[in-house]
Amino acid sequence: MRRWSFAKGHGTENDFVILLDRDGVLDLGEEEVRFLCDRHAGVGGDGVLRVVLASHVDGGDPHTWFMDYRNADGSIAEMCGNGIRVFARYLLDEGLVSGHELEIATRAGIKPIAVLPDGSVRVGMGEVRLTGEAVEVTVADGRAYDAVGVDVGNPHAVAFVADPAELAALPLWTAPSWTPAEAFPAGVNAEFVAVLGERHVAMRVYERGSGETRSCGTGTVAVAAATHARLGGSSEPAQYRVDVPGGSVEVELGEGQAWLTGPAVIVAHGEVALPGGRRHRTLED
Ligand SMILES: N[C@@H](CCC[C@H](N)C(=O)O)C(=O)O
Repeated sequence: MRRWSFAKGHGTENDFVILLDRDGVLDLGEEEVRFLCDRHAGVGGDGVLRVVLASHVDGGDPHTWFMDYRNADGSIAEMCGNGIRVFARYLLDEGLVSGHELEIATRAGIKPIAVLPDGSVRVGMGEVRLTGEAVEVTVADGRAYDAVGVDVGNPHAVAFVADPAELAALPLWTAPSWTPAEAFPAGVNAEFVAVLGERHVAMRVYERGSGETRSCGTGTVAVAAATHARLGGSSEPAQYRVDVPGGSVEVELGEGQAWLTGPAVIVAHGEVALPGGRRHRTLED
């Protein structure tokens, strides 16, 4: 039986199964990820974070950790804004890094991280780009919303609703569809936003590969950028509070760089028997 140690953590209740695979010997396929994320037959999570040295993934720096993020359906995503904060918290708790400032490699580039005195984690998310694409997103009951495309390393479509009541009532039990289909050839994370006040919004999300989640860090950054543009915000740095079903985060929009700050906690450690007939290399191979 193939046993592997895991930890479980979350950021604003966007939850992850964390696997330490320092030397890149774990052959993690869709079957394993689906099992790990299964809330009834597995550990349960919105995604998996494999913790591996960058040198074993892309010939990167042997002293930098790489966040190998997988959605619950086993698909690979470029970036995860809540996951990277949890990843940083895990590295610190396990003594895999020292100090309160570090860099983490992702498929969307290297991200600077600072762990703040109150325990929250601040991440440099890089450039946020409004794609200018006019998209229509349709939810389960047939209601269609105009949306704007936003690139945060991964793809987002942000749609505004009239008020918090409409946001709460949105049927997000199945994936929204979008037109034109070519706007997001690799799929999209769909965020719905209600403006609550000045630089304060509430959001719900249907994540590509994971379904509706309690939070999406890259989604909150996309939402802050889209709201700022919609309200005619200046190019001066601006700070937004984004409320999600699982809590609140803060997004700072600066020139060419956005920062995301929010909680990150590890809640459990354990051992799991991985399914399937896949072969896991050992260090002796
Ligand atoms: N929950 C994440 C985003 C995870 C990836 C996303 N589902 C995708 O496929 O792009 C976040 O906190 O950013």
